[in-house]
Amino acid sequence: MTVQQPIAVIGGGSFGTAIANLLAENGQAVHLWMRDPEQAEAIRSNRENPRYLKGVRILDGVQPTSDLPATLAACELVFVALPSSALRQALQPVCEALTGKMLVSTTKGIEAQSFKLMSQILEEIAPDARIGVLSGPNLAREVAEHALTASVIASEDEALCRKVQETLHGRTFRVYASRDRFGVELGGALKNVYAIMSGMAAALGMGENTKSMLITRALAEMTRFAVNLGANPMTFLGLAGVGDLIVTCSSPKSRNYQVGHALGEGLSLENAVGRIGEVAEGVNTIKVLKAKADELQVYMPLVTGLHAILFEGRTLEQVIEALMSGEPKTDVDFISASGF
Ligand SMILES: NC(=O)c1ccc[n+]([C@@H]2O[C@H](COP(=O)([O-])OP(=O)(O)OC[C@H]3O[C@@H](n4cnc5c(N)ncnc54)[C@H](O)[C@@H]3O)[C@@H](O)[C@H]2O)c1
Ligand SMILES: O=P(O)(O)OC[C@H](O)CO
Repeated sequence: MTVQQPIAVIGGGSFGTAIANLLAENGQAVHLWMRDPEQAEAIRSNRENPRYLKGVRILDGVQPTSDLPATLAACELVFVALPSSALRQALQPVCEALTGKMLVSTTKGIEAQSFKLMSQILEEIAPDARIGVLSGPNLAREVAEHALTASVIASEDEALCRKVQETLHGRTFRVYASRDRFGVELGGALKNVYAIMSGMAAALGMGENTKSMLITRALAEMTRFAVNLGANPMTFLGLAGVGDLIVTCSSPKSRNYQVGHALGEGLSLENAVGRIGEVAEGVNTIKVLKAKADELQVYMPLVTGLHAILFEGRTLEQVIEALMSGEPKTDVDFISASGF
């Protein structure tokens, strides 16, 4: 009889907890690592993670732990669900234990100084690991509450994709495979910025035409940027592109949308972020994205406008005026520019 190896989930926030529960539901033994031993003990006793997923029962197959070396020693497949600001800092000290592992990043952010995506950081600190990215329209609470959901595992390592599909694909969670790790990961990071804008638009009572214009032009803008970096624009028509953009830009359950909504209500950025109390990756992404767009000379009026509101003291009215009076451009320009 073969003994099944446990699977590690690194990060005890909303998404780590939701993924751990999905794996356990499929009969996998899961080690859910979090840095705080008291939180691990409380979850072990109460079978609930009240700070991040209140009311969701954590299945018996999930073993909360704060022992990272032991977790990595026991598991070959490792899902990483840390905020982008913490990933390098948390995993660099244990980089030797990552050798040969299958590391799947679920983190949707970009490193500030280097403009590296999280799987690129994993590759850097663990060059002998096998790397993948899981991304798509996956609000953690909906995943945990069994809303019918689809996601994408992206890697050039087909065996890794199959392994993730086998372990994660279930009754309410479909997992599609892609070979475009870069495009899938970039889509997940970029959409957070536009979700902040959509939250603002909702708070200001803007119309449905406006919301649709925002989402569609956001797709054009993020794809134009991605194509400039060499990504395949077709990936942006999939779950990890337009799929994730739609859910994050239209759901009040998205933390990025919530930050935008709070800003639209008149809160300062600091108070808006504080009110949410969870990770909203778009706040950091907007800074690095604006700098990179300037460096590459990519036309990104929405990013420029949001950056001006958040960090350059411009009012929303000034930015809307500038956006609406800009010269009209060609629709779907990013496809023809890419040569596809
Ligand atoms: N929540 C979602 O719906 C969702 C869905 C898909 C992807 N993601 C992505 O997953 C990543 C994590 O998001 P989340 O929603 O789970 O965040 P969260 O705010 O719910 O939880 C963050 C967790 O990380 C822990 N943490 C913070 N700093 C740490 C450090 N230095 N070392 C160890 N642990 C640390 C916190 O204690 C907490 O447990 C983000 O990049 C997010 O974009 C989230
Ligand atoms: O809550 P958000 O804004 O971090 O979005 C969560 C997921 O990325 C949606 O797919």
